[in-house]
Amino acid sequence: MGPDREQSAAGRGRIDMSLLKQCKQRVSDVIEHESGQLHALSQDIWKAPELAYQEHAAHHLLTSFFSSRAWEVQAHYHLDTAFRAQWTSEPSDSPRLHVAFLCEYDALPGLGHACGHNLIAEVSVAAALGLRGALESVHPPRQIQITVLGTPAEEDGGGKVDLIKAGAFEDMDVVFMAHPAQDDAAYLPDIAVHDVTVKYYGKASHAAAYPWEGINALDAAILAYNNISVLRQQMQPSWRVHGVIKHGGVKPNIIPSYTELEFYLRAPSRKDLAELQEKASACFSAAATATGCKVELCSSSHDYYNVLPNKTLAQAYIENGKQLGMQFTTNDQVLNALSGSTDFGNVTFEVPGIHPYFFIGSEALNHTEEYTKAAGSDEAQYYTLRTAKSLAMTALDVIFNPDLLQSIRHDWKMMKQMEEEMNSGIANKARESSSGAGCASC
Ligand SMILES: NCCCC[C@H](NC(=O)CCCN)C(=O)O
Repeated sequence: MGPDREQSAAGRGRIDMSLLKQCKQRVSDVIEHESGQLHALSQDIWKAPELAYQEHAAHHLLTSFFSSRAWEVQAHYHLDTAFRAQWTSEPSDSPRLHVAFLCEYDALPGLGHACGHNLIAEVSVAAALGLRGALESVHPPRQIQITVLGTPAEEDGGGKVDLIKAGAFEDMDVVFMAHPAQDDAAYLPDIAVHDVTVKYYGKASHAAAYPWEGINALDAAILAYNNISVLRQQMQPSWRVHGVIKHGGVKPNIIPSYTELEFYLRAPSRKDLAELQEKASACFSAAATATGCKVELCSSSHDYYNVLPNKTLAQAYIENGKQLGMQFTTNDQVLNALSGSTDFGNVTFEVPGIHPYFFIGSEALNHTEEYTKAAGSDEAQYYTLRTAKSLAMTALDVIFNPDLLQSIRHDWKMMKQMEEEMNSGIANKARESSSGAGCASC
């Protein structure tokens, strides 16, 4: 057997290596050919940043882009600013394989596209165009469905969780997306997160004339913040808690009768997150007891789960990326550092997927003004399109090599089983510690 026709490991089928190579080249050619349009699309999203669930302009731009290229588009797909664009190759005897590329396009308050979600959208659009172009140029070994799923509200809310609940991922085999960062890495740990809004209710009074008549809700907020800071000393190094005061009172001479804080609690597993939630709740309640305030804890409706790694998909992505000149970081500090949280974590509990990180030509850090600038720079384009090519080429590997798909599914089942064993029994505990639920105002 020549190098152009390799038998797959289990011997079930042959991979036509020269056809696969030809398809990968076609991916690159199509993406290069579309580079001007792709850049314009991501610039348009970048110039008009929109917050979670309000991404109307981005939704319009993306759905129009796909409609004009003869994709089957479902606008407002379960959510006002979600969409689904689909293309399916010719029917064949073998069962259909469904791959999906996920777009994000929400921005951050006050900072614009400081997390580069305009580039996430561009990567997935480019990868989908490249893959379709490649598959249209050959007879793929089986029928392929490509879906581009527009998933709103990653920075706040969790549009992917809404879409999971609506069944959007049910018929997918493998999902792909990539996130801008400072390095190329096939996997960086994204951890589970729980959002909680803490409300303290006190009693207003003249702060000079009869302060003893008041109940100070700002004192409760400050104590809560400090209780959490003290807790932080004894927390696991991989846990994170951070918060802001959203309402701190209105005037120095009025004892604040109402304050509100928002905290993110994070841990590498849902089991740890439940433990952290219990400890944080105790901090919030203690501040109420000390000040005589009433407290209300309002949990957001969607926790994000940790992202499950898939080593087979990661390896395939690395091999393609290296061919394209990516230099994957080998720095353990980067590889083991926590990179935040994403609702893609929940997706990895539904279907195998990959969420690699990519360099965009800048040392700037996410969630800063400098990163906003970098995400809109011309320089980011080369890296963004290279990432798209690597994702589409990885999808081609999955399509052409049935053993790879088996191995991806095996990895996924093993990871999921491990997680489910670890997390068993936490459901009730977590529910109890977010017992602020029942706050009618949230
Ligand atoms: N409900 C809290 C959501 C926070 C999401 C946000 N995501 C990102 O920054 C994307 C980067 C993922 N590594 C976060 O603060 O982590």
